[in-house]
Amino acid sequence: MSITVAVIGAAGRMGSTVCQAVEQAEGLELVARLDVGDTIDVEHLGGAQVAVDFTVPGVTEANVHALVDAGCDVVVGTTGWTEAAYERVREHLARPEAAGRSVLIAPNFALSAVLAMSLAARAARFFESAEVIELHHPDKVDAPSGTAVATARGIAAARAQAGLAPVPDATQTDLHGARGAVIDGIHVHAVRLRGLTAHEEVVLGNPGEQLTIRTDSFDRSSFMPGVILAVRQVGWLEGLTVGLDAVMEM
Ligand SMILES: NC(=O)C1=CN([C@@H]2O[C@H](COP(=O)(O)OP(=O)(O)OC[C@H]3O[C@@H](n4cnc5c(N)ncnc54)[C@H](O)[C@@H]3O)[C@@H](O)[C@H]2O)C=CC1
Ligand SMILES: O=C(O)C1=N[C@H](C(=O)O)C[C@H](O)C1
Repeated sequence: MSITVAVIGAAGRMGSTVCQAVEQAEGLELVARLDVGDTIDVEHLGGAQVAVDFTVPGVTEANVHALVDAGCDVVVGTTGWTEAAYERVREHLARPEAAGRSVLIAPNFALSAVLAMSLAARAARFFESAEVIELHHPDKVDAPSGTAVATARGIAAARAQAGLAPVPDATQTDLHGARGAVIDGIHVHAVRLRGLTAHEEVVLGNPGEQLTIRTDSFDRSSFMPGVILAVRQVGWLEGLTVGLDAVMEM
């Protein structure tokens, strides 16, 4: 029996690529393509068991709540999620009427990016300095990228667990924001450049040495194996899962 799938944000760059990938995947059946202006309810979801959301940060949380109410398990690639928003989804999934429903949210579905985040967190405790540089196409509406936020948080958590001091930085004046965003003490820099797709570099420094961890998505096809894996796995999960690593046996 096929898993029936709806795609929300189906007209977008990611959504349209996901529609193609679902149509080509064995054992999956695309039953609904929704985009802006379409109501998310049982009637418009065409009997979907799993819904995939690639929309915009401002609407994704509301979409997830509506999809759970409509009886779908949900896979989310859209960025912009906060701890408070995760908590609201956890609370929703804990209600009796949402019994059996599950949600998987991943800031990045590319294998190289998932590994880069994991390697950066593992390496973090061995280095005095760490910064994140993300580079994307100029049509991206949010900065820094969801991947960079997750990477910085992972590095910061590993440093805190190891009892490391704050990263060294003698900057006294930064009138133009040249030192970038600071996420849990880790500086994050965002580049927007025509020709790019999605890239990230984590630079870790010690006296006399540097480790660079880099991931490049040259094409949106890089995200598809992860999205399809998530669609196949989400029904086996419970509650809210954050990160594709949870279903990658890493
Ligand atoms: N997790 C991952 O691996 C990846 C995540 N992304 C994220 O996915 C999101 C989408 O990225 P793109 O496809 O490049 O953007 P896009 O702008 O090409 O597509 C967004 C689509 O969402 C639609 N939309 C807006 N509001 C909506 C609503 N209320 N209901 C239904 N559809 C609505 C738009 O009309 C548009 O078709 C972004 O947050 C991006 O950062 C992008 C690539 C990979
Ligand atoms: O908007 C994009 O393109 C991407 N968004 C995600 C993010 O913000 O991390 C994932 C990937 O970087 C591509």
